[in-house]
Amino acid sequence: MGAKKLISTKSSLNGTIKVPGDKSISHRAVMFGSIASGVTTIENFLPGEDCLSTIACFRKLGVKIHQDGSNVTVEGNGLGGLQESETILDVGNSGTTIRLLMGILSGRPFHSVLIGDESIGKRPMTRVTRPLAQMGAKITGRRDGEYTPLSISGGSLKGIEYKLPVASAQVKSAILLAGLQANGETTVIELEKTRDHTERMIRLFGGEVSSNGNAVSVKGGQHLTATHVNVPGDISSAAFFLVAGAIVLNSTITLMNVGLNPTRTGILDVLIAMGADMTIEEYESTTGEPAGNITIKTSSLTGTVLSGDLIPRLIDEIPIIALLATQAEGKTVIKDAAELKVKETNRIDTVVNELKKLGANIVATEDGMIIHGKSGKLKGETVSSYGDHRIGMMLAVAALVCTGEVYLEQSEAIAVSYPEFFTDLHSLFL
Ligand SMILES: O=C(O)C1=C[C@@H](OP(=O)(O)O)[C@@H](O)[C@H](O)C1
Ligand SMILES: C=C(OP(=O)(O)O)C(=O)O
Repeated sequence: MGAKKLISTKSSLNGTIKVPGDKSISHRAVMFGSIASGVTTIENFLPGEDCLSTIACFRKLGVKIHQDGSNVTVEGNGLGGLQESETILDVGNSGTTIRLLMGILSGRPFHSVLIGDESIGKRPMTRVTRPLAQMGAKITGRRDGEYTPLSISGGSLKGIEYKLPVASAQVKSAILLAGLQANGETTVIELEKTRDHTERMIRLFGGEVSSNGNAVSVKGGQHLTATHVNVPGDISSAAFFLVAGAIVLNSTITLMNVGLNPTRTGILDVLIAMGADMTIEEYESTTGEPAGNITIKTSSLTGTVLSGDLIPRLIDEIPIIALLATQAEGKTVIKDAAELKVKETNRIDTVVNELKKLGANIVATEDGMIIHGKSGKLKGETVSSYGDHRIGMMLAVAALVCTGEVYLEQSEAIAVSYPEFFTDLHSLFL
């Protein structure tokens, strides 16, 4: 596909958007529906490529799943209902799919082979395979189990206590999903709190999980029961419009039904710290996850520092926060974010390279980046998503404040988490 011409130099953005369902919660709803007993119904499921990869994998494992846009039904037969797949399980571009699926497969008494795309082939897997092997799963992979293709023979597991070496909800979730199938209790101790959608979903499906500070424990042998999941909108998708509303002159944007789980709302803290004009109306959550509507208006912004335990609460929003910082007065420092190097791309490099092409004053550091804001207008250029959905959407928002034409290569990557992104963006131009 050729480079896509983006809309640049917008004078205002106005309107209301109902952002699509949360990606992390959509993956988990399909997974829990697949290992619970009975028919689970999912409303506002995200039909993005990553979540469709999760559905495809569970279908291969013998689960009947019906998907029609954002409505999904999953006919679960308990963990024992999963069957060996005759073919390789392909997770596409999705880190969440492969890592959580490994946790489930670790306790299943059959053989599975997992692959993904080129990007998945570069993402570290021993962070998950090591604790799962400690619990009793047999896992092999390229380069001593670090990379795909991976093969897993699951079986009887024993509970462990495991201190996470990195702040990762995917690793925590994989261990908890294995722990549900293990003998005894499994405890995960986190360095910093990460998103807790797995813990909330265990409870929603009738299971038990306990938390004590940064330690999370589950007992093995639990029975999960099918339920209805109403997925809130994805704050990571809303983030692109929050920033667009804050930086494009004379704008007012309302985002409806945004997930407001406190383990995910770091971007709101940053917007407030930088001086955004934002109102948040939170309402009663339906299925164990808080949600609300957010209205944002253009305002003048100042630089800030992002570090420490704030980072896991906004890890996927750092590309768009970097753009926000280019439009603020003064310096923004992002540190303690080395995890960005092992996402769909090395997001320190891809953010810095592409924003520099547009004329931003931004430098990469070992564990983040430093941005000097307002040091001149951004200009037109041809840029690339490098196949990374979040980089693609960040650049499409950047184009709105660029003088001159911006062309985006590999724009199709955006469908990984937000297939209707351009339709929603263009609705704000009317
Ligand atoms: O658990 C999840 O759903 C996710 C956890 C995060 O990854 P890590 O666990 O690698 O930090 C995040 O970046 C990813 O988009 C989704
Ligand atoms: C890192 C991401 O997802 P995943 O790890 O599931 O590929 C993301 O969506 O930004």
